[in-house]
Amino acid sequence: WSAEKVGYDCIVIGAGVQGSFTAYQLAKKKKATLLLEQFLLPHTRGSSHGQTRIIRKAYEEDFYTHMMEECYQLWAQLEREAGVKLYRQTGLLVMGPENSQDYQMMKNTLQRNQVPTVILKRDEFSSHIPNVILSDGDAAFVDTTAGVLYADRALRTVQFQKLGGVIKDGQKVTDIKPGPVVTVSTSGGVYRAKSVVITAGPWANRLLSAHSVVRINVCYWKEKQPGLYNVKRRFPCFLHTGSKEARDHIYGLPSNEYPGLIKICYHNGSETDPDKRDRQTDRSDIDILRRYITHCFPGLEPEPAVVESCLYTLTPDRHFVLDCHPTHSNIVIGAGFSGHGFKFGPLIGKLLCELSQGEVPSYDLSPFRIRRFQAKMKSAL
Ligand SMILES: Cc1cc2nc3c(=O)[nH]c(=O)nc-3n(C[C@H](O)[C@H](O)[C@H](O)COP(=O)(O)OP(=O)(O)OC[C@H]3O[C@@H](n4cnc5c(N)ncnc54)[C@H](O)[C@@H]3O)c2cc1C
Ligand SMILES: O=C(O)[C@@H]1CCCC=N1
Repeated sequence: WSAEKVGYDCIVIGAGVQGSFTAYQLAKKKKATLLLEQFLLPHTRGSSHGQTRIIRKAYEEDFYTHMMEECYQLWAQLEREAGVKLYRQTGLLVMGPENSQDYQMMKNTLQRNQVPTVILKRDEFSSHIPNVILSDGDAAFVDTTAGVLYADRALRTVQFQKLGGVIKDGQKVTDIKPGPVVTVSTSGGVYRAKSVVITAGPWANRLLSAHSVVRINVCYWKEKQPGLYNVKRRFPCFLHTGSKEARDHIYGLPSNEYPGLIKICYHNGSETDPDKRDRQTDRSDIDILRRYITHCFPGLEPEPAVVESCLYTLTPDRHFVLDCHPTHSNIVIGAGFSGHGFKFGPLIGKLLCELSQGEVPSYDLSPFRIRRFQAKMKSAL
């Protein structure tokens, strides 16, 4: 064990997308920053691994759509700084029961905020989107600015921007002692800082019992004819807000990373412990997807060709937690990203950095207050 005498301005705990962007924003502001990660990097045990994620402005709530305006700019800025391509525009096809609340709210939010949107009439649907069946009663529109983020590449890029911060991986944080100077103990050392940001993903549920962690079976499905749903043939990302087969959303990304395979997933899973996820063998989500694909995607084999796994950390209302600890204001928490946080990474990093430095955050963070679950806060700190 080494007790480092040198203090940091800020220690960030957890090098997933949110912690990595927080450390990046802090280092950009010339703050002495330490990013601690329990596993050796890169790893596939949390929520941020995998080749791709969807980026979109289509949300039911205005506040997410507003935040996405800046997110697109920040992603583009990182692409320029690092000279790498992180985003590919594909559009997002949104399908759902025409009169349902989810579908209408998403469509209205986009229109209210003047986001470029194309409404697809039923009789022209198959000429725009071949090889997909629009179910009876469903309607469709396209959020044209949406697309794919290259997730693994993005994480590598943000972690290895040479900004002067320190990353220590393979060091699990075992204790946090609050105070004007916070002391953080890990399996490899003891570190001190003026503030700490906790971005521990699924492991944050040890602090916030209102969260639940679910395992997502990330399924890839084989095209009957190679290329039918390929990104090069301009097949879009899609989101089905309420199919006959499922209570929760079903979503997909065009075939790209694995030749001939398209990623289609169910936006929920079975509850698990992040350290025991491999023991979770429930495949009821895959049964839902099989039925859905048989009905809506006639060009796919209705049996997954590849199944990977990833974790969601769900809050009861599916909104994030971005706040200071209720009793220790120099400890900041970014958690509960509920399966939709990747696209916000650069902005979450900026906001958590602002909170850690005692600055007024650049957005209204009231939807993300930790106190909305106060009755269920664990007293781990
Ligand atoms: C299958 C799947 C599909 C998704 N699709 C999309 C999408 O299309 N679009 C989108 O925007 N979002 C999507 N998401 C959501 C998005 O990926 C997550 O919201 C995001 O990755 C959460 O990042 P995080 O940094 O909070 O968590 P994580 O990536 O889990 O990072 C937390 C890190 O903290 C570390 N850690 C925990 N405890 C400790 C400790 N004690 N000491 C040291 N380190 C510790 C962990 O090892 C981990 O590396 C998807 C998620 C999944 C799983
Ligand atoms: O965040 C996203 O865009 C995806 C798709 C919808 C469900 C969750 N993640």
